Amino acid sequence: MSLYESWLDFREKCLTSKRFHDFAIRFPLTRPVVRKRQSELFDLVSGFVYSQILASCVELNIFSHVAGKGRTIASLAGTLKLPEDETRRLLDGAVSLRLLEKIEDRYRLGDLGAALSINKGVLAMIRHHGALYKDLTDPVELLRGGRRETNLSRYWDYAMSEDPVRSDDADVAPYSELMSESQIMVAEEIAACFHFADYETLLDVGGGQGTFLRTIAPHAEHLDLMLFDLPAVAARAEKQFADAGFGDRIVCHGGSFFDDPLPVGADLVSLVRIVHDHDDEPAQKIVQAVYDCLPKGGTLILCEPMSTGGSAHRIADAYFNFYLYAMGSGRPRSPQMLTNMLESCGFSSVRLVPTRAPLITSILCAQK
Ligand SMILES: CC(C)=CCC/C(C)=C/CC/C(C)=C/C=C/C(C)=C/C=C/C=C(C)/C=C/C=C(C)/C=C/C=C(C)/C=C/CC(C)(C)O
Ligand SMILES: C[S@@+](CC[C@H](N)C(=O)[O-])C[C@H]1O[C@@H](n2cnc3c(N)ncnc32)[C@H](O)[C@@H]1O
Repeated sequence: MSLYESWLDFREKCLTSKRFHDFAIRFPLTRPVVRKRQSELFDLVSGFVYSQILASCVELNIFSHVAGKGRTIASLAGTLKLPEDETRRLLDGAVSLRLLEKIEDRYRLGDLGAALSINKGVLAMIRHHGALYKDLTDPVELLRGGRRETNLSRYWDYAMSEDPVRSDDADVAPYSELMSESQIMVAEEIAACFHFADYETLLDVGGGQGTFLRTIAPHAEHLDLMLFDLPAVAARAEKQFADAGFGDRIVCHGGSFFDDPLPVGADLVSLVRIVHDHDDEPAQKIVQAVYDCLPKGGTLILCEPMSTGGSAHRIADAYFNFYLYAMGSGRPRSPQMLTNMLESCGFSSVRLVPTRAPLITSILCAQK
């Protein structure tokens, strides 16, 4: 047995021994560690309750109501149309989670609530979590039952249908709007971390309503921009570009990345939150289609939350693992899994571009 394995055995023996627990909470030097572990474990135990307090604050628009000078219980209870005692329970819960702060008799934005209150993408995701949490009501049953129809799969069933290119605007609108709202923070992260200066034309594959390209456009005024998505989604993007005054700078193409060749002419292609939506075989097909449309020397940037360890570990391995399973398709992948996928299509020089917030996105860059 290696020294490391002996250490693992010893650690597990201690951590599963009631006598060790009794000692560690009594001994002043280990007591702070025990308290920290208690608190971390309690966060896992009560995470659902925390999420529901958060969801209530978002649904009741509490962050807007208290912004500025804060509000008293009596005044908020009137606005929320809730009895005072129930209002106090919710607000005190939110204070304990640092969503709010209580200064004398007024509830104000807490540090986490303040950061959240300006992030429309995360607010939209919190509202959307109602559908995810319904699917996760019985998680073991979900895992045992295999892939099946769920609230989330119904939400984006247009993309999973037999013939997704036939979807119309009503089919694609709710999902495209949600993606657009949550894409702003992703697009800003990519704009800040990737250098677009060396490229002439960027094609965003699965570009949705075009939020990524609209965000990039002012950062890279020299770039010609192209978008590819299902016809009904590309039509929405085209309208949004025209409304934003970018109509002559961006060309939109409708089609399916599984059945239609991607438009040629770009020396840089982006796949933003696309590959993790798909199981290995279709994901490989998409990457291959990108390889085929690029000229020799062309570049792909693949941007999505990845399983990289560190601070982004939980968003990939806990959150997206379950989100995508409930959605019925796809998985989060590590940079190594994605590198293998890219290299097996012919891409080379695959490298991770450091991002400021890996929780929002990682970026893999590859050369044809
Ligand atoms: C001011 C003083 C005195 C001191 C300051 C100290 C200081 C520097 C404080 C920092 C304050 C600050 C700037 C905080 C900023 C916080 C931020 C930016 C927080 C951001 C949080 C982002 C979160 C929680 C993101 C969540 C994202 C989610 C849930 C995304 C879900 C996406 C989904 C489901 C996408 C689905 C797409 C599909 C279908 C899988 O393809
Ligand atoms: C998760 S969204 C990502 C959108 C955007 N890149 C973002 O980050 O917000 C997936 C996108 O892929 C598009 N899509 C799904 N199936 C497609 C297909 N077969 N061909 C082309 N686009 C497709 C969807 O319409 C949607 O816009």
